[in-house]
Amino acid sequence: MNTGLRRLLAIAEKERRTIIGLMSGTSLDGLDVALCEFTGHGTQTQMVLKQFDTMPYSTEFKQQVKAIFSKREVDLEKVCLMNAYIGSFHAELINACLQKWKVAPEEVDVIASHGQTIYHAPASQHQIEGMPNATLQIGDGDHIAVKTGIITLSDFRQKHIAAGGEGAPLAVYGDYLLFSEKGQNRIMLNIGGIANFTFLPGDLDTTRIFSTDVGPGNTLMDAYVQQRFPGKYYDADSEIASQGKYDAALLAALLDHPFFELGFPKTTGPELFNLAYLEQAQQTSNTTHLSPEDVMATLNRFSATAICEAISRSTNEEQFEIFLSGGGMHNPLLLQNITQLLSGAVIRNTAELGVSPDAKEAVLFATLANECLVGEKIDFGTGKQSIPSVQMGKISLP
Ligand SMILES: Nc1ncnc2c1ncn2[C@@H]1O[C@H](COP(=O)(O)OP(=O)(O)OP(=O)(O)O)[C@@H](O)[C@H]1O
Ligand SMILES: CC(=O)N[C@H]1[C@@H]2OC[C@@H](O2)[C@@H](O)[C@@H]1O[C@H](C)C(=O)O
Repeated sequence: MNTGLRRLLAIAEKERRTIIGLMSGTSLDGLDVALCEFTGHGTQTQMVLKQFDTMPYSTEFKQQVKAIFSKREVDLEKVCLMNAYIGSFHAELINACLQKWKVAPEEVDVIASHGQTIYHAPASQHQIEGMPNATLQIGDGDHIAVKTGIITLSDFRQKHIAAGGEGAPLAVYGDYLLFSEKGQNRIMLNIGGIANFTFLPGDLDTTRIFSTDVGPGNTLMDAYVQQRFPGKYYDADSEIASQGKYDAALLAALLDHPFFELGFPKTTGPELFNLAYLEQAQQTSNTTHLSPEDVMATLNRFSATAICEAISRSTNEEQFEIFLSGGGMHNPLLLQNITQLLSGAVIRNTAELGVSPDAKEAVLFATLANECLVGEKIDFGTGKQSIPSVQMGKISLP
């Protein structure tokens, strides 16, 4: 038998598996690298986060990705080059983490790589008749496997689409396996570039679980800061937005889009929520004169409002607790807006559940890899197209 396959089978039979989860999100801040140890699978999964680092991207790398990111027309040669380049580059960053953590590659069973999303096109967004839901993540897993010497699982989203989903949010699988708690309704709210949440009912009825994107988290705020405040990449500690006041007319125009009328679940990305979206809202609401600080305050309120309306709509007045994750939880004004709009809600973060909120998405991909290797298909109930019963990930042998 192929020795790589033999190794894979041995890993699947181990009692304890060491898996590195990787996430490179839409904010392009860096590569999240989580070293996780798993025992069990499915609802018996036990995960301990051993190490976590975000390896920051250089400005030059961000520019290279941005050139082919969330645009309908790009240079296809650049896409081709970046697919291989990102794979190799991520491998270098993993090797650097392993050195820093003093962990030998042989101690790691597999790597679980999300790759870099460069385009997300659910049918509800592209509206091209006869064309399916589609999404594209690049940074090929073969490059990671060969350059680290570690078996790599990657490209998790395609199976989800093949089985009827939109390729996202995949958080629901990890949220259910790691954070479901009998007797407590939980909302796992991740505020990354895009905000999404999973509802985990306290009665553990899997047919009631769902997960959806709700709209922008940081993506529009980041894009505006980068355009108007050269040298800044995001509104650190809401310094800019706190100096302004939100504008009701612009807020209403931002919220006036069919995306917000769509039922749950739904997915989106910077393909929709970008500077052109903001400019159009400013035109229709006659607010092009607003100061950048007021625009930032309004964008902050916009993200909070979209998040809170989606949560309120989906919880039917049930009691629930919110567990935050993602970079947006470090934005004080955003949290203040959310707390105000969801008055009375208990807001915590996933550190209280044993997973650093910055690491949660990288841990998710490690969890998906663990399921792919040893799990059964998790069944969320029949007819649930948005959470198909699948195991995800393609396997690259070094
Ligand atoms: N101190 C801070 N103050 C304000 N905002 C912050 C702070 N720290 C992080 N952020 C925001 O968090 C963003 C990064 O979040 P995160 O890493 O969760 O996004 P992502 O994983 O790339 O996105 P996605 O989950 O949509 O793919 C930054 O771009 C910034 O907008
Ligand atoms: C296509 C894509 O990369 N989507 C991301 C993005 O970032 C947040 C939100 O939009 C989410 O739906 C998804 O990532 C997380 C990890 C998910 O699939 O749950």
